[in-house]
Amino acid sequence: MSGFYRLSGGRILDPSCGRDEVGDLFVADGRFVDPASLPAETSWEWIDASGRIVAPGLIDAHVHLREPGEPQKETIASGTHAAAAGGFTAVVAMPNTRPPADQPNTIGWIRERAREHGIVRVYPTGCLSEGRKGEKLAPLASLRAAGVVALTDDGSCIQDAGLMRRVMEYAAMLDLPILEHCEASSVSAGGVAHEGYWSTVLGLRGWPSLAEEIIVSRDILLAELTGARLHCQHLSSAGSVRLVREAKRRGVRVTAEVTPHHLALTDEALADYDTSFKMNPPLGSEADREALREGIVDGTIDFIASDHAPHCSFEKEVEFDRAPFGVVGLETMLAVAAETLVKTKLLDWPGLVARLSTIPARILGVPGGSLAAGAPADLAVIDPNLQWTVNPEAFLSRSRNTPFAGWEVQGRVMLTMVGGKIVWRL
Ligand SMILES: NC(=O)N[C@@H](CC(=O)O)C(=O)O
Ligand SMILES: [Zn+2]
Ligand SMILES: [Zn+2]
Repeated sequence: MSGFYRLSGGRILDPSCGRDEVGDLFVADGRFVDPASLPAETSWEWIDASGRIVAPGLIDAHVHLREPGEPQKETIASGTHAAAAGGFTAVVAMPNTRPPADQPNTIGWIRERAREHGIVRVYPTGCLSEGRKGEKLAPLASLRAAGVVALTDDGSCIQDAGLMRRVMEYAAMLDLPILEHCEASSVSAGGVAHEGYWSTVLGLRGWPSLAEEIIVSRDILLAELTGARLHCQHLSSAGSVRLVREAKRRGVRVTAEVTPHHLALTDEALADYDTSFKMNPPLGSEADREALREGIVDGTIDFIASDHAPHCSFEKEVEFDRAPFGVVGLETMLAVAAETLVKTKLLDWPGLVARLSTIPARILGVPGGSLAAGAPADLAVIDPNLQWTVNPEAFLSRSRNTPFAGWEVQGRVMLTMVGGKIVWRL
């Protein structure tokens, strides 16, 4: 078993019970413990946490690990190392792999691979439709039996409203959340940049916010009808925030996430045609960014997720129109979120930690998000003041496609522990 650690003098933040105090946190045999329950002669390995935040391990509910099938972009090993460096102790893996994770044996393979090569917890998701084609249901009950924590066709979404209704009925029965990539493909078709001022000025094919909003509103109606747990991924538009806010007020079971890049950037960043700013959904307008920040502050948007989407540089170093959509995020998420939400005083540290750990754990129904005695010792030690420059060459991820290269940021993960084992230390 792992050792006995005493993290001393840190600001202990546990949003699951509102704890925020300077003190010592104890870990023994892989779990958080109350030292009073152990013999007085127990010898602890001290970890100085003074001036730092001791938080429950961060949980990223939206990560592309690219295994099986595209190990040149990322593997379970490299992706979980990047996660650990970002303070994450658990990640939810998207099923748009090759082959897509639409069969129980693929889920089994991912879980085994994660046990062997993963250094943080990996929770697999399964496809909603066979091959992510949006035509036929995937074997949802068998996927659940194989251990998926949620269902999603991320990368695209089921266009057929009738099929989606059936999917929701099954998901409700199986009590699995649906993580929806909200995109009406007939509306986004051919688009590469948010339809607006910048797409016009730059001559890039527009992608209207409507593509997202149509599916958000359709799925809210279907969730209301079926009682399914709908979670809208990577929200990007002010209109979507309004739709989710109204639905929550009506009592619909809907939750949502936003990425650090949609909180930090706007489509103005496309002015140099740099494909590091090309992602799905595209960066929105200033008004969209404003609404997303309001949404994450008032709880309309429940949590932040990276949508870590690694791609090789040779794929990204092409004309804007031809580059794949997606940016990496695991190693910059905490700092970029702190820059956009804490430095701006929109949230305090407990508020941010809740949205990076406690809330995603609750919504996905996975362990973690708490420092309670007895729970597995998954934690992150954060230096909120450390200034650093984002250098993609230093990433542990296999890919470098970040929109934040060269950013001067504040806030860094100094140590990450999973089940009492130190998996990252700066
Ligand atoms: N977000 C992206 O731009 N790309 C993701 C797919 C997705 O999350 O929709 C990918 O798998 O590359
Ligand atoms: Zn998506
Ligand atoms: Zn994704």
